[in-house]
Amino acid sequence: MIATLDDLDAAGTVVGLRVDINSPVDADGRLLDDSRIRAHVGTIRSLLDHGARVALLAHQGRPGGDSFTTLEPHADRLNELLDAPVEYVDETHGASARAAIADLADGSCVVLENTRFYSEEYMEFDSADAAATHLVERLAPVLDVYVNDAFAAAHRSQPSIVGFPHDLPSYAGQVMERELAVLDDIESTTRPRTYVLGGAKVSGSIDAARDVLDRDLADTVLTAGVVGNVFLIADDHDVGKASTDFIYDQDYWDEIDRAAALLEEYGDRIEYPRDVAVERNGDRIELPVDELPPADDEPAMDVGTETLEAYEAILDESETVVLNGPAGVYENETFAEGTQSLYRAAATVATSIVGGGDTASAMNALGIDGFTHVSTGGGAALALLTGDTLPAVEALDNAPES
Ligand SMILES: Nc1ncnc2c1ncn2[C@@H]1O[C@H](COP(=O)(O)OP(=O)(O)OP(=O)(O)O)[C@@H](O)[C@H]1O
Ligand SMILES: O=C(O)[C@H](O)COP(=O)(O)O
Repeated sequence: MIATLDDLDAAGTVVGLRVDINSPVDADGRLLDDSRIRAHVGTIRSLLDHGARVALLAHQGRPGGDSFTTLEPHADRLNELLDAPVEYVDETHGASARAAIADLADGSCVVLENTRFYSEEYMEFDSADAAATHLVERLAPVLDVYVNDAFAAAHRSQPSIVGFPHDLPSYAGQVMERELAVLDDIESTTRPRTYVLGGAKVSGSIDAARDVLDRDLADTVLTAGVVGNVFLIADDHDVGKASTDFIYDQDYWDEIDRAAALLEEYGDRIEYPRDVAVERNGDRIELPVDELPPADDEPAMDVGTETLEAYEAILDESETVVLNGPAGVYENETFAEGTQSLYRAAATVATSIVGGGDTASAMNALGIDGFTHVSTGGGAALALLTGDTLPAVEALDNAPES
């Protein structure tokens, strides 16, 4: 049984609080979307209102990636959102980070620097080894307890996620608690249950399709986005040079074989696009699959009308839908149609669960709401919704009692 904030006497307690405020940023590191920051305000406010001293840990981006940057803008944004003092320190676990924690007054907060600026944080460990990393060894002694609210990173067994609960009494924050309450019980939702797998993270989606079909969690899997293109190729359709090169550049060739194996085993339960929308001289041109391939410079950027009609009919018959990833390049208005129609249809299903950072951004950008639950997590939500156990949850479960 995981302890929650209701079990914590926070007054005067030094809390290491892990959140997931990994956000889209522009080339100068400025925040483009603060939804994940806002999602954690309830947990932080509750701790501060109860007189806790909060040391906030979080990551931003991946080493080497475009959005791998400092958490200073996140701290500034939190300062605006919370009616309480929020400091920022440009270290993860060094002397100045520890001094800033020691200086905290009751009801105040310090944001430590991006945990992934420290190399061991981007590695996976079991809980005991994670507790022996420099980050945890240096920070745990200056903390009284650990709270994990970072549901969106709960599928990672990284030091700031699984290390602290090895040594410290640990609790789930409000976001973690809420997400687990909905997502950890997918089997209790009504059938027919449809999974819509779109977006560009093909390996994760193929893993998800394999899990939900093998575990008989899905009656139907609808594929779209780059995932749909991979299934088309797997069934010997030529989606054209531009889309094929894209898939090749991402090293997704193995995924085509895995998609083909899934089609062979579960072909009657997997749907892939019947038509695609390509870009021709800046216009949207829809091509049925028997008119493929498009010209070399025409990428398949969305699903077409025929596909949408077929998918909407399936959603119409569904009692539960789990949706992850957009149906096309929704950032470009011309190719947002598939995502828009599919999300609108999904929102009318009795139980509709949405996961994925990009999925949530797409919903906001396209002004679609009405879902039963919108998760803050992409990979983490998908892992739970496909029946996996999350390392963060396991670590909280095994944490020492206070
Ligand atoms: N046909 C397509 N060709 C190229 N890119 C596509 C296509 N369809 C969707 N995309 C891109 O996929 C991206 C989103 O996919 P992703 O898998 O990251 O979504 P997500 O699971 O919601 O996000 P996250 O993993 O960040 O939580 C978008 O940037 C979108 O433009
Ligand atoms: O954005 C996410 O899905 C989470 O913050 C986890 O990030 P990661 O996939 O880089 O570990």
